[in-house]
Amino acid sequence: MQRVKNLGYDEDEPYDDEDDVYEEEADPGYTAEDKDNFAALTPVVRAELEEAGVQASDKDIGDSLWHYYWDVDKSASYLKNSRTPRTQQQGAKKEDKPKAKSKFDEAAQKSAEKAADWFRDVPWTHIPPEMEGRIVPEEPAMPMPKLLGGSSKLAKLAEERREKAAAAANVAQIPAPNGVLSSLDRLSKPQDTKENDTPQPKAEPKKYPIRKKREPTPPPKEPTPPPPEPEEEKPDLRASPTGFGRTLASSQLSGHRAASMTLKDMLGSEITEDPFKGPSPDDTVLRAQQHSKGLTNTSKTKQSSTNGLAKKTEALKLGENTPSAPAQPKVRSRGLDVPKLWAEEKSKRKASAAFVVIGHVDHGKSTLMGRLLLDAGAVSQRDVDRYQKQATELGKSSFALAWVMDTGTEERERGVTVDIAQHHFSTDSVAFTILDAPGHRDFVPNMIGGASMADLAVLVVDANQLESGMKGQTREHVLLAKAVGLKRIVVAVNKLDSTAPNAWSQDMFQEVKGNVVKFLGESGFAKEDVMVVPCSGLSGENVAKAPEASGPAAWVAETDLTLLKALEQSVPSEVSGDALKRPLRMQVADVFRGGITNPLSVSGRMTAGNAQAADAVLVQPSGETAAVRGVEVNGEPRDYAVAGQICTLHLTDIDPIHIRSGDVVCSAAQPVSVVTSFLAKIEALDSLLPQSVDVHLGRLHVAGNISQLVATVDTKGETLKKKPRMVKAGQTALLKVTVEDDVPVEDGETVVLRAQGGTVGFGTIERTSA
Ligand SMILES: Nc1nc2c(ncn2[C@@H]2O[C@H](COP(=O)(O)OP(=O)(O)OP(=O)(O)O)[C@@H](O)[C@H]2O)c(=O)[nH]1
Repeated sequence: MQRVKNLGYDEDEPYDDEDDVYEEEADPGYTAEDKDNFAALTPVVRAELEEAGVQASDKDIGDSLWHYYWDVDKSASYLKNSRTPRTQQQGAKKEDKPKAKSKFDEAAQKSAEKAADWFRDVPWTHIPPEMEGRIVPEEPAMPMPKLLGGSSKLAKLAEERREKAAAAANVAQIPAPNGVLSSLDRLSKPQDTKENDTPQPKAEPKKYPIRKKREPTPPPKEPTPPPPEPEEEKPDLRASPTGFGRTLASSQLSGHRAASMTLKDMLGSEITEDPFKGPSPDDTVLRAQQHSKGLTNTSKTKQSSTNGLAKKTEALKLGENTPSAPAQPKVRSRGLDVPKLWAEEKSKRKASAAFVVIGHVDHGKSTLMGRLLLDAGAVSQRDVDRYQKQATELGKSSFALAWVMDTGTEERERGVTVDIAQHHFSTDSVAFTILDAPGHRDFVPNMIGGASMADLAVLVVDANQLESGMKGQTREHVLLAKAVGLKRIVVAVNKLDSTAPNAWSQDMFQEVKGNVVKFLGESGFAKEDVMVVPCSGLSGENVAKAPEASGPAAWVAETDLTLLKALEQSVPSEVSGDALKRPLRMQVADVFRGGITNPLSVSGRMTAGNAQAADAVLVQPSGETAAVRGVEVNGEPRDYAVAGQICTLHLTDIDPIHIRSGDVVCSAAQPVSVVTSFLAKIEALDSLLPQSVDVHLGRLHVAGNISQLVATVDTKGETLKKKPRMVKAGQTALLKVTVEDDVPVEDGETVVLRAQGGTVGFGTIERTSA
């Protein structure tokens, strides 16, 4: 019988815990080599043990050597440790001489010292011995293997040793007795070897055996599963798939298709033919239209449309800023002759006018307009009561009427108008649009935008605060109203209910009236274009209704018109029919997005031309085309809008990013020019040099420069001095103005120049090709 010691093992080989249960081995089968090793190494280990004062039998030494693969040091260390009590070991450690220690011991001690040094600052390691805890292992029920490292790997190795020995030795197997031997017995040398037998030492000890890797054990075969029990056949209770389900489940890639659901399946048997076969209803209509025009031949139609496009393209060749061909609108055109219709309907319609409300901050503009709307029936008393309640909660009860106009949260919280508010109301004879401008100087640009859309201005003056107003925005607004081309002005001398010492002081009214009229005359307003009325927006006297005959304002009814009457009498005449025939021009005051029926709308005053649904338009300076979906005037849908009206155009076929307030919606065929400089005739309100200015073109304002002082001119436009070094306040001059952005402008448009928060000049554009 032979054992094969030179076995390697695969350290990574997985195996079950069951392998730890050693089977009884009848004959360990030491080879002659093993026996030589036992004989040679046992005395060496014994000598080491004796030096340390430790007794061990030959069997124990042999077991240890066998276990540690003939490693003398490890075997000796194991035996020393296993036979020395703990306290004795500790004491012995101190007495041990370095030469008596094995390398294994030295390494262990070094690492222990290192660890002790590492944790020397840790207080909980300095525990007095009497307080130290001890872990006392319980005695196992079964005798445990005496060797260190009784791992499952070792058990595996032992098993393989046995198997290999059995196969290689080709000797008769001794049948293993029933039962399980202890692992120590299994690993021990043959039973016939007597304990304490000392093998004959050899002169030269043999080299330690070398471990060899063995081939990995093939994985155990999976047990063949037993054939499955025949299942009891159950009836299929599932419904068969619908046609729609088959359509969803079928795939063209799968090679076979289930019967697909067709439109006929979905809609029923009434559809007998492919509904998409033949011309669409639109095609039919188009063909009928072509037929009526004698264009039944398809090639002719194509030729015709191509010619039309070519003509349109030709018409658009107007210069560098010529835009691309307009997008074809999807809305149907009614093809209205708007100028003709406008002229025909003149007798049926009311006059209309838009007025801008201007004046110094807090002089009562919004309150006055709220009162006007209330008394004209455009706002209900219920709404005003609601505003009153809300304003009172905010501690601003006196602003309730102003809230009719000031709808923004910021405006209501601050009690200051920020942007132009637009409202409509009608009297029996006139449809009015109110453009309530902010009075605060910070919002003058918005005031200019509002004023540029108006037909006339309403100047609101606090009778008690004329002086402060003349120093502030009363003066500037009047000048700006003039600058943007307004000719008519109605002055509302307001807050007469609070004059001191007596309310409704007629003298005070006359004084204020005199001063304002004088100033307006100086500002260029003709006397006949100026009307002055006394009123109180807060109490409502003489706004839409004449004051009571018995009160302190009784004198008003005898001498003056109500504000509403004055407005009706100030409505300018309609724009001429010619203006309607000119190319479309409408500066965008506001852009509205996100409506369900009309996702994109723009509002503003149409200054030239007309617009109806399906018109192709162009937006400058972006140069993007759009189509008109619909038109609104005074908040009501209309078939068309004309020059002079403040209207809303609902647009389509354009990305909203191409439209901003200040842009111009214009004729696609004759678009407005886009420039970065122009020549302007400017009336100087302050000294002008080549300098930075804010350039206001209606609702549009951009940064710019007075780049050249071309000449000073007289009232007739004759040159007084070329290239002056400076233009003095009050002088008129031709100036070259450059702007930092492309601006859509035309000759004759009004321009306002501002610098450092004040208006420094205003005038008109003389030439856009400066
Ligand atoms: N006594 C009196 N107070 C008034 C009258 N009109 C307005 N007020 C008060 O004046 C304050 C300012 O009124 P607003 O209507 O907001 O003035 P505004 O000119 O529109 O102000 P901004 O739009 O910010 O320029 C409020 O407290 C009003 O109640 C009036 O006729 N009589």
